[in-house]
Amino acid sequence: MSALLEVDGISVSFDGFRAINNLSFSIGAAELRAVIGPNGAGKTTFMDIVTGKTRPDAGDVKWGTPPKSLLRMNEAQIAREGIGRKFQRPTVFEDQTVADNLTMALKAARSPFAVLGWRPSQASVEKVAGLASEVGLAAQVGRKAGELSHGQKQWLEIGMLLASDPRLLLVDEPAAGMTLAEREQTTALLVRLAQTRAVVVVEHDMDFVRRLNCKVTVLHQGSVLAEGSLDHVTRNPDVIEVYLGR
Ligand SMILES: Nc1ncnc2c1ncn2[C@@H]1O[C@H](COP(=O)(O)OP(=O)(O)OP(=O)(O)O)[C@@H](O)[C@H]1O
Repeated sequence: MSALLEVDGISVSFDGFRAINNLSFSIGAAELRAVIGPNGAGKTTFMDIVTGKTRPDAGDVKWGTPPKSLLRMNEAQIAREGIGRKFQRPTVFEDQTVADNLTMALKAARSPFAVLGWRPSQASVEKVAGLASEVGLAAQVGRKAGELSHGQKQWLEIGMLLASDPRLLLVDEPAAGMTLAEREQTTALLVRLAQTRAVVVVEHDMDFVRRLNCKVTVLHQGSVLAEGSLDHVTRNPDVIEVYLGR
């Protein structure tokens, strides 16, 4: 499997504290990967580096084939390369309908320098319907986003990210605050999305990670502590000591 994203020996320090320490790992083009680890392990900082929010002191982040360095791009350029990030708290426009939110995302994806007077074409109406259905919100398109459940808002935001057809989605703790039924739907959604793109999920909820049924990377003190199936990493004595056994 050729790598879509390769993090190569990156380190970053904040006021002398090494949050990321010679971190290396790679993600395939159509892969679902869970990233776990104790608080402060560097999971958020890793996503900040990939999206260009934080610059590493050393190492490289290579993207695509032939590989380009993401470190030479700013945040907007990285987003245009096809890297989308879903933060933990949903940020949808609560007073707008699901369809409006998706339409705005589609418009922003086509023209980041928003065009006044833009009118939705038949193709974009169909695309919005397709996005809503992809994230399980086909029956909710006319509802205001503010009326949706927490889980539905998370799916809407994922749908908004999908409007720009990302090749890599970084998803931060999607299961937090969801009901069991919502978690199960979210698992199915992420698994489905990863059939055609890379999806990296940072998550603390081990039951959720188990349901993702994917390769797991365990971070600790800014480095990879273990990697493999969930059963493999959860048998690792180091992982038990620093993360599971607490
Ligand atoms: N901007 C910053 N300035 C100073 N220290 C920072 C900064 N960002 C992160 N850190 C420190 O770097 C370490 C790694 O933080 P990070 O947020 O990446 O961990 P995490 O694995 O995402 O943790 P959590 O599971 O709690 O979200 C922590 O010790 C954190 O306090």
